[in-house]
Formats: sequence, C-alpha cells, structure tokens
Amino acid sequence: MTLLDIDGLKTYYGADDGWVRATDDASLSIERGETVGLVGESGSGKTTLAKSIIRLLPDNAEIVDGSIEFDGTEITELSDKELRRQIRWSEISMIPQNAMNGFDPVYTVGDQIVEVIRHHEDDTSKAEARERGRELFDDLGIDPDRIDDYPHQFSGGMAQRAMIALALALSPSLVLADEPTTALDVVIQDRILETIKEMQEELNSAMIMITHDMSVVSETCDRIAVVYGGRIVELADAETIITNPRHPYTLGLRNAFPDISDDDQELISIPGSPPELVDPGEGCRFAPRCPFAEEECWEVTPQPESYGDGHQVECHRADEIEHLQAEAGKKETWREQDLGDREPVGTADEQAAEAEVRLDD
Ligand SMILES: Nc1ncnc2c1ncn2[C@@H]1O[C@H](COP(=O)(O)OP(=O)(O)OP(=O)(O)O)[C@@H](O)[C@H]1O
Repeated sequence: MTLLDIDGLKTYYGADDGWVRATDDASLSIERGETVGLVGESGSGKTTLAKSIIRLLPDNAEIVDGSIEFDGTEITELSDKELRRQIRWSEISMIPQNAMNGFDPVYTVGDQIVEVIRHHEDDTSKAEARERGRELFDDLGIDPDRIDDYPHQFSGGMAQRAMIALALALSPSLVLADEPTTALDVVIQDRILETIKEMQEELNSAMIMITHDMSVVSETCDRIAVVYGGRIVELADAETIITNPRHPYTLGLRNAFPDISDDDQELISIPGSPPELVDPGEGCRFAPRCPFAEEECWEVTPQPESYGDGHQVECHRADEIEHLQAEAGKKETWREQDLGDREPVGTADEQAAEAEVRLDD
C-alpha cells in the first residue's frame, strides 16, 4: 500500500542571483515498510527532497509546485501547527547528518526524548516516557543510565544512536535517514546501519536512506532513486540499479564505488562537478559531464521513460543499454569532456560574472 506519493515536486531556494532549483520536478512513491535510497553526489538535491517531505526547510526555501501526499494527507497544505501536531516525529521523523546538531545542548538527551513523546501522547506520563527512552537506549546498545547525560557528553557514534532513539520513539511510519553515518568512523558506520535496519524492520516503518555512497544503498535498500541536478534521473529496484543501470550518471557512480564482489575493480571517478542549479536552462543537466551526450541532450530536457518493473530513466540514450554499459566500464570513456564552445549548463551567468570581475580588476 502506498504510504507516500510525491508528484512533480519543485522546491527552490531564493538566492541573490535567482532561484536555486534544488528539487525540480521530482516524483516518487513509497510503500509501507519499504526502504528507498536517494543516492547522488553532494549538492544533487537529496536533502532538499527529504526535508520537503517533513517540511523542515530553511526560511529561504519554498515548495513552488507539486504535491506530497502522506497516508491520504496533503503535506504541502498543512499549517505548521498541524504538521507538528500530526506528522513530525509521530508519523515522519528524520535522522540528520550530524546528530549533535539535532539535539539542544542545554537539555539532557533524556529530557528531549521525554518532551517529544509527551508532545504527541497526552496520556503518557513522564515516568513512562522516560522508561521508553531507556528501553530504546538499551535496544540501540547505549547504557540506559546515560539518558541523563547532556549531548556534549556523548561520542559522535553514541549521539547518532541517541538520535535514532529519538527518531523511532513514536514508531513513525516513515523515517528519513540523511547520511546517518557519514560523520562516524567506518567500523561504527556498519553497526549503526545494521541497527537502523533492525529497528525499522521491527516497527515496519518505511525509510528513505540518503547517501552519496552506492555501496550503502545497495546493501540496505529495496529501491534506489538516483538524484542529479535536482532531478530523479533513474529509479528502480536496488538489484537493477546495481547490475543493470541505464543512466550514464548511475553507470558513473557505480564505477566510483568499490564492489565488494570484485577485488580487482579499478575505481573510476566522474570528472567535473554537479551543475549550478540557478537557471539551469533546457537540456540534460548531466550533459556537460556525460561521455555519451549528443545534440539532443544539450537541447531537450529528458523526461522519465519506463523500462518495465518500475524502472524509470531520464536519458535520451537509455535505449542503447549495451553500448552504454560496455563503454562506461572503460577508464578512457570518463576523460574530462571537451566541451568546445559549449557552456556547461547553468554556469553561463557565473562565467559572465567572473568575466566582469576580471574586467573590474
Ligand atoms: N539554504 C540554501 N540556500 C540556497 N541554496 C541551497 C540551500 N541549501 C541547499 N542549497 C543548494 O541546493 C542544492 C541541493 O542541496 P542539497 O543539500 O539538497 O543536496 P544534497 O544532495 O543533499 O547534498 P549534501 O549531501 O551536501 O547535503 C545545492 O546546489 C545547494 O547548494
């Protein structure tokens, strides 16, 4: 059963030089209990998409179009009060990138967990809420007596676990996990991911797992949405994304992360960097970095095409799967692109501004 249905979502940030189109026409639906990965480089728009769902966006952000239907409720139409009362933490919760920022430094971690529980459950006493917090700590491998500590007394790994406790305290139907382990060392990362998965399965919560790491999503997710330049450029079950992707960006990402089943794999990175999202113009946003870009790619924005079994791809050349997959595995394919007199998408203004600065000098 569909829990979350995002349709044509556009979330933009107001900036001095225009709108930053951080989420630009994203559509995605999620079933109950399902785990969907959002993968893409830093700046591709993953966090903006997740924060739009729980409406924890900064002041300069605006949802300018589209809908987010959660269990029959249109999130974009709720007042802040309704959202806090009915949805945030109780139905949808978020584990942020850095847990330390999620806690208020002046209250003990326990007090904050009790506060969240009691805000949503009028009938739960302080003692009961505290006991639930202690049990969650125990489940997450933290000594329950540490519940009276202040956030700064926790190590990074412990704070992250405590944040997971907070995010799961009200058994939400959907958990948004935003790079929940990037701030931690590698050994702890695996353990925390396992814990999140176990707790999520126990509660039968759905989860959106945000990461730039292809290996993390392949191990933890049922489906994967690949995000680039504010758009979902490929969406399919995890197996298809890992073994049979069609989008050149997905192929590039796959080259850049170690495959646990292949010891001899040579890692190849994608040259260049993600596009500026102010006024990106028409055309595929990946074209300036894509070794397969043709005339059409520069001129026409590709729309999602279906390749069966929920596999969707936004690429004009996605039909040429054998050619793309064969060439994408070669290092020489991913040389810096010779763009000739083409301007990379979206950076025309930036280049003009730079030229002006030089003239002013
Ligand atoms: N408050 C803001 N004001 C203006 N632009 C912003 C703001 N927050 C993010 N952006 C821009 O929006 C785009 C998407 O950012 P977002 O944080 O959603 O990407 P991300 O894929 O989650 O990256 P990261 O992994 O670094 O968080 C980027 O170009 C970023 O610079």
